[in-house]
Amino acid sequence: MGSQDNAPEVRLTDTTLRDGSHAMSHRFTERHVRDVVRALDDANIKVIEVTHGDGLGGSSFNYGFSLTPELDLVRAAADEAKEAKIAVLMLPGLGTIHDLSKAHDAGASVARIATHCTEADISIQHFQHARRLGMETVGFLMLSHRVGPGELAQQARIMADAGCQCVYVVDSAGALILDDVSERVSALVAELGADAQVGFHGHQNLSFGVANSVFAARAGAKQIDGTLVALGAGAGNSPTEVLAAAFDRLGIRTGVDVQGLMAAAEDVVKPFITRMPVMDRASIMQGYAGVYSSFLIHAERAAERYGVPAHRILEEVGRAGYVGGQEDMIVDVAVQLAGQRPAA
Ligand SMILES: CC[C@H](O)CC(=O)C(=O)O
Ligand SMILES: [Mn+2]
Repeated sequence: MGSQDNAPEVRLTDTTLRDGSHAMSHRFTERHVRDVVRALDDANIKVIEVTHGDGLGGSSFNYGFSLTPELDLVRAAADEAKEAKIAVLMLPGLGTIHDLSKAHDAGASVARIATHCTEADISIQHFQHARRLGMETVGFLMLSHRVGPGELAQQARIMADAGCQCVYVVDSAGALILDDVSERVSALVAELGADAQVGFHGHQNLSFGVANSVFAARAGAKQIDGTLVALGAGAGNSPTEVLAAAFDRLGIRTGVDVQGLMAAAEDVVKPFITRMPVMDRASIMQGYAGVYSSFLIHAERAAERYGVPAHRILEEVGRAGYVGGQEDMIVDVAVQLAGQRPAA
């Protein structure tokens, strides 16, 4: 984008109502959704993601049941938004193309399809379907720290060829640090050229969410995610209100109302948070050992049940290299650490 015009250089997407669902144990109500969407929309955020924390179809015994059916939340968000587009996230296998169609009928116009960073090929029919529905498409390459820039770029190419319009480097573990981000974003920008944009989604486990987002923007990322008050999995996400303020100070145009976002964080989201995301021993370990942020709550539950510390469980989970979808292995690790069963 030329520096002459006033169009935003970077589009901020807010995912408080999706990634924040983890920290809220999936207890969002229509009231929460309407209040947050109104505040974000008024502050000129153009894309707002609303889904169960694990995406469409995530409400289940394995991932935790939603208090409110997610399509009701999507419908409420679409009804409340005046300008912003409503996005939904989906992991192929957890959700299906039929869930995408239903979300589209409920008012969602952006489909964000997430796969492990080496599994982009399972997203092809979902991008094709979303494009047929006329939805904007975004691809999430999760746990992007697990592969180098070249391999990640090849995976991004698979998504772009399937109809994905922006591929995200997703730092699901909050494990990437500064140049790790620039190198990955630059590799995707070089590979995709004009075929698709590049995005970045950060977590705060090692406290680099905002700094990494700056590095991503400088390397050419055009879409950046955040959540108000950092509400999200692990130690939380890059806080949208801080991204907005920091980008403004750095002269990176986002087109959002910085003060409006600060007010939304303080007055709308903070009052309903039941569990504030923190950098504690367990979540820092997630960044340090490269563990999926959404595993935190599962590890804490297993810690309580089997009497072993959550950070130790997560350290072993990191060593074993488990990925999203392998939540059951957290219990397995806890059982082994508790000495109830010898390691295989
Ligand atoms: C359930 C999908 C996943 O949590 C996406 C995401 O936000 C991440 O990997 O950080
Ligand atoms: Mn996330």
